[in-house]
Amino acid sequence: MENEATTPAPNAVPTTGPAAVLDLAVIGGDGIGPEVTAEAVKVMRAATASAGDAEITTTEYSLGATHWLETGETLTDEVLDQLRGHDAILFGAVGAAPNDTRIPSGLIERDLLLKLRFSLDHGVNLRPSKLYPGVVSPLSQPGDIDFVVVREGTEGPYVGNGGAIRTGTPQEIATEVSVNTAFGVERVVRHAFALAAERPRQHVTLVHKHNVLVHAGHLWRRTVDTVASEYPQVTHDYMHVDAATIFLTTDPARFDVIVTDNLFGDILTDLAAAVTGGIGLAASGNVNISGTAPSMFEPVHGSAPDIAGQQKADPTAAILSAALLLEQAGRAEAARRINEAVWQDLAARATAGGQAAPRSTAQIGDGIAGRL
Ligand SMILES: NC(=O)C1=CN([C@@H]2O[C@H](COP(=O)(O)OP(=O)(O)OC[C@H]3O[C@@H](n4cnc5c(N)ncnc54)[C@H](O)[C@@H]3O)[C@@H](O)[C@H]2O)C=CC1
Ligand SMILES: CC(C)CC(=O)C(=O)O
Ligand SMILES: [Mg+2]
Repeated sequence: MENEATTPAPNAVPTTGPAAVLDLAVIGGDGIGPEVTAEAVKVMRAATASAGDAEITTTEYSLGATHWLETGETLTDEVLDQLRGHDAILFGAVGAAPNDTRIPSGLIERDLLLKLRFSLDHGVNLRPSKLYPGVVSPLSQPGDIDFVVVREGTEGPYVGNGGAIRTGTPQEIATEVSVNTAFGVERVVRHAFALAAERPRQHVTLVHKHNVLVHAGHLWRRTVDTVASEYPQVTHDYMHVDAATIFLTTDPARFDVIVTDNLFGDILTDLAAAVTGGIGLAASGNVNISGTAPSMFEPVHGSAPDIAGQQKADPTAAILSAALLLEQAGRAEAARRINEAVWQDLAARATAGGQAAPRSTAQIGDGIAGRL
């Protein structure tokens, strides 16, 4: 059943709805990526059955550093076209260990992950940060942390606009230009305000560094001012990114919706994960808001080579990303059930405290799936 064409909710993307088969691409990737996506798929299937939704089909794609070592390919046009045909993509993580000299630094991240985000027009990168009941924050008085970072996903210094001259000499000059378009900035700022309008506190904070990065910073500020005038009920303020790192560690509960560029959003969301119980809990969605290509959902973390292959990774971030996927795909009830099961699992962890034996990645997935 197709969704009716109404004004889309801020998180909404065109969807097939719960009554249609949901056709997913799964890119496990490298390191802990395949370990955590396996649990996310397991939990999605359990939630689908529990909510009485139509089935989920999955197609696994072998991509990442290991795939590149085997084939010399990062992401071919053919595979990209196949990915376009799915309803959504569940992504694990890619990238080699920093000391793996067989793989050029950044090759997989740029030619695979960023190529996916750019080619599939993932202009809005949603990264919710919430301190779930029972989860221990490293902050002594964390307060009620519940904010969303709305990160621009296709621009900034991640576009690969740069180069180096006199490489390897003392006169070397390297550039990495941050590209900010009125189109890209406006769409993510609009999304942030629309999202804030639906949240209880209705507040947007623009985070940038306009005191130094004046050209991009002024575009972001002007855009926020313009869009804000259309949302009189939503308050807004501005914070330099360096100050934002202070407040994210001293008073993170003050934030509601943060809108920011690609680089600042990347850095701030690892910090946000750390103050809300760890990177193993932080979910994200790379959203194509126009519905012209599938959105992609992934944990905020990377491939964690230090714990890969040991079943030590917490799959909760991937599982919460799967819940975001289902929500975006119009399967709100299944998503709600996953979130509820995760909250119960986190609360049980808190109750057990240090008494419980450490669980493997699969055991955490089983535990969450078992609550559905
Ligand atoms: N979206 C992606 O695919 C991303 C890929 N990367 C790539 O991943 C590789 C490793 O990057 P790092 O900077 O080390 O960041 P990372 O996020 O992979 O790991 C940082 C630390 O967090 C821990 N960690 C991460 N996820 C965890 C989980 N689910 N459960 C428990 N502990 C977890 C790791 O063990 C490590 O100690 C690099 O090649 C990097 O480029 C990094 C970030 C995002
Ligand atoms: C590895 C980068 C391309 C991405 C990243 O760290 C992120 O999106 O959080
Ligand atoms: Mg990151």
